[in-house]
This record gives sequence, C-alpha cells and structure tokens, in this order.
Amino acid sequence: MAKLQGLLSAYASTVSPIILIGGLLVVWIVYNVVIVLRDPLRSVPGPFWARFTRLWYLREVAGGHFEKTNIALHKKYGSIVRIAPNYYSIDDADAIKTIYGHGSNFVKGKWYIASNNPKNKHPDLFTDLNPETHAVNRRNVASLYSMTSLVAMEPNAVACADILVQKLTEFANSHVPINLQVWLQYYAFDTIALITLSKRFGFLDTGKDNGSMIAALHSYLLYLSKVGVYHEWHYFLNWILSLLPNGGMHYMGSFMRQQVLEGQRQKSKSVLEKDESKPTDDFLTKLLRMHALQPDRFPMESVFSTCGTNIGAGSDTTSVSLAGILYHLMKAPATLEKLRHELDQAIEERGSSDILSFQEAQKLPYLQAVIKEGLRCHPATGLPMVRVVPKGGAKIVGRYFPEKTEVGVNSWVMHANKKIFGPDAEEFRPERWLESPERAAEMNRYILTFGAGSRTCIGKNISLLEISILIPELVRKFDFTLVDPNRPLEMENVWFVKQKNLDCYVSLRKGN
Ligand code: HEM
Repeated sequence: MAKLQGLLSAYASTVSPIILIGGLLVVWIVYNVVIVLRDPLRSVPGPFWARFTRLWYLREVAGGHFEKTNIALHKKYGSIVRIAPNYYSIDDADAIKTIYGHGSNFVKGKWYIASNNPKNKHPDLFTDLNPETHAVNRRNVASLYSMTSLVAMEPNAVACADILVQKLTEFANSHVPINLQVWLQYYAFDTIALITLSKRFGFLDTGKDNGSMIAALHSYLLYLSKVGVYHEWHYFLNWILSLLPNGGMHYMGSFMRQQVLEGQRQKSKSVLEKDESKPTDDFLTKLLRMHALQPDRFPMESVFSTCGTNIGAGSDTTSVSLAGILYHLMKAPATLEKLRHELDQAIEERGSSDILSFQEAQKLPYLQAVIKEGLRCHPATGLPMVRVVPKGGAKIVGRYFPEKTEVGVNSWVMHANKKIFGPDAEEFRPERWLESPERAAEMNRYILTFGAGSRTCIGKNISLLEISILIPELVRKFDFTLVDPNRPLEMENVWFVKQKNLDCYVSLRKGN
C-alpha cells in the first residue's frame, strides 16, 4: 500500500505541473477565442499573433526596424492594421485630424509611461498622460520656446557650428574618415546644453562621449521603446535598474545640477524677482525666474525636468534629422549642386561669407525645401504615436473604434503615403515643395516629423534653428563622401531612428 502511495505521489508530482500548465493554456486559449469572437474590430487584418498578444509587437520593436515593418504592414493589409490585441496602426490622411487634431479628446497611450522617471512627483511635458495638467504645464513654459526666444539661442547654435567646422577642417586636412552621425550628435548635444544650461557638455572639444552620457541616453531609448509595450512592468524594472550603476545618467544629472546651482549663484532669488525678463535672457535664467516668482506653480523639480526633457528630447532627434538631410544630399549630387548655387548666390549678394543667420536661411526657398524633404524622408521618431480613443468611441477610416482602443500613426508610414506625397513618395525630391503653394500647404498638413496637435513638439523652433544654421555652413564648406557608397545605410529604431554607419571622408569643398 505504502509502495502504491509512493508511486501515486511520484506520478502526481511529475504530472501535475504539466496538467497545470496545460490547464492554464486551455484557459488562455478559450479566453482569447471569446475575446476575439466578441471583438467588434475582429475583421481588422494584421499579423496572426498580434491578435492574441503584445509579444508580437514587442518582438518587432526589439528588432529595431519597426518603421520598415510598419510601412510593409500597411502595403499588405491596407489603412488599418492590428499590431497588438487592442492597438491599431493607421495610414490615412483624414485620421491625423481625428486622432491628433486640436480639440480631439484622444489622450496619449500608456506606452509613454515607460519614458517617465517614477521618482518625479510631476510628470514632464512629454510623458504626462493627463490632458489637463499637461495643458497647464505646457502654457507655463511655452514662451521659452517661442520664435522671440530664439534670439538668445542663435549665438549658441552659431558657436557650436563654428567648433564643428573647425573640427571637420582638421579631419579634411588629415584625410581620416569619420562617422558623421557621431559628430552631428556632438553638435546637437552641445548646442542644446548651451541653450538650456548655458554650458556645453564639451563633446565637440574632446571628440568623445564624455561621461558616456550619449550611450546612457541610448540605453534609455532601448528601454523605453520596449518596456512601453508592457508598461505595467516599468515601475518594477525601473526599480531594478536603479540599483545598477548608470554612469552616463548620473553624469548628466550632476552636470545639470551644477549648472542650475551656478545659475542660482549668479542670480539670486531676489534679483530674479525684481529683474524684468528680457528676450535675450538665457533659458536657465528664465526657468529660475519662473521658480522665483511662483515656487508652488513651478517648483525646482520642474526646473530640472524641463532641462532634462530638453536634453533627452532635443539632442538625438536633432542629430538624426541633420544626418538624414546630409545623407540624402550625399546621394543626390544634382540637388546638392542646386542648393550650393542658391547658397553661393546669397553669400555673393550680401557681400560677406560669414555664417548665414537663421533669418537669412529662412528666406532661401530651396534650402527650406531641402530641409523639409529631409525631415519627411527621415523623421526622427519611428514608432506610431499612440493615442486612446475617447469616451463614446470614434470613427476612423470609416470604421467605428470603441472607447479605450489604442490607435497610432507612424510618421514613416504617413510620409510614405503616395496619395499625399505622390507616386515618388519614396524619393528624396525637394522640388515637390516648390511646385505650387497650394500643393505644399496640402502636403504640410500631413507632415508628422514634429508630431501634431496639442502634443506637437515644443522644441520645433529650436531644432529648426540648429538645422538652418548648420546645414548651409557644412554644404558651403565641405564635400562629404561615403566611405563605401554601395553599403546600405544601417539604422536602428529605438523610438528615434538612428543612422549607424554614416562613415564619410570629409574634404574642403572644391573651388571654395
Ligand atoms: C528635429 C528635432 C526634433 C524632432 C524631429 C522632434 C520630434 C518630436 C515629436 C514627433 C514629438 C511628439 C511625440 C508624440 O506625440 O509622441 C515631440 C514632442 C516633444 N518634443 Fe520634440 N523633436 C525635436 C526636437 C526637440 C527639441 C530641440 C526639444 C526641446 C528643446 C524637444 C522637446 C519636445 C517635448 C518637450 C515634447 C513633448 C511635447 C508635449 O507633449 O507637449 N524636441 N518631438
């Protein structure tokens, strides 16, 4: 009897886990079948596994090429594609207004949760999911990013462009190949630091990622792009990661703290309260004044998070965009020639070869068309900008989406749309912006490089300033040649779609 009991318990101990797992699997399958059968959107096409689990989307995002996958999905399945059980990617011109338009009640989806720092009591502008607090916070800082505020920022962009030109001249003389994307990162990081904190990180000077800060921001992007898909894990994973050493982020944090303290030393609370604000004040002075005048409404945490968001959201995005424009120019010699002709003429007419100002650059139509087209062909963000369908549901592409469904448009998908940009949408052709003002205005409505609506990029003017200062200067002064023109451009989509192998020879422009 004891033997039999022993046999039975041995049998039970080996079989029961299998039965348990099998049982759970059956329950999971039945649960999913019921969900699928009851889903009013069950007829929307998409990859098989995306119907049942977010793992399909996670795997694709982790692959680092979702911008390409997303375009291919819409080619295969049409305007609406399911990419996760309750999440749909949309490729439709009218959908932009419905989902992102001012006055639409679609709020940011939970994917953005993984971008926030759980330690912050007040979410930053980018990650705030609450439309009311977001609107208040955005209003608080909007004037710091306005066109008039750019006056104080222009000399910062010019100073950094000057250093980059000097460095590239040295590379041209030594005939050493460089990774242009990396140097554009140094420019973008140093410029946004100078604009925000009144001090450069010093990447342009050393030619190095000091303190591994750029690498740390890359790891943060790797994290948020994937953990956003399973946002429920963010707080736990973030806690685990906070136990590990993270030199780069600490470096950035202490750099920021030092500069803020320096700003406070230079201008005490009483001085800031009394001083009239001037458009020429630097960004940090403006932030510290806001805190001095209304410490409850704008606490020190908001001073730090605004600075941190500028650096996080405004560095890689700008370098990716600069690299996109220059890469396309390298691949299109006739366009480059035409652009140089316009720039040379502008320089000749004003009788000085000094760097073109932002205002001057804005008056050059071909330059503006090149920038616009570069930003269309390589928008910095490469995942759908997810939003939640509001109460009462919504009609998108003629189909009813129940409330709480998640939907999103990927800039790469929209910019490849042939109905909007024409049959040659995949080509880099700046002329499309100059064919007629009506056509340009129409296309402009569907450009998502800087997002759209109430959550549109607050730093757009700053990045356009940086781009408009640097591109003409580099195009006028240097020839860039790809080390291996036949090697396809490698990119990695970690929310920002970063170029990886932009290895080039730099030489001084012939005949310059
Ligand atoms: C070429 C450069 C840039 C590109 C392509 C870009 C792109 C974008 C996009 C697409 C969004 C919307 C994201 C979404 O809805 O999911 C966004 C938001 C944002 N960007 Fe930029 N950005 C750039 C530069 C900058 C700069 C220079 C700054 C700051 C100085 C900045 C700060 C922000 C912030 C704070 C938000 C959140 C705004 C809000 O939700 O109210 N960006 N950006």
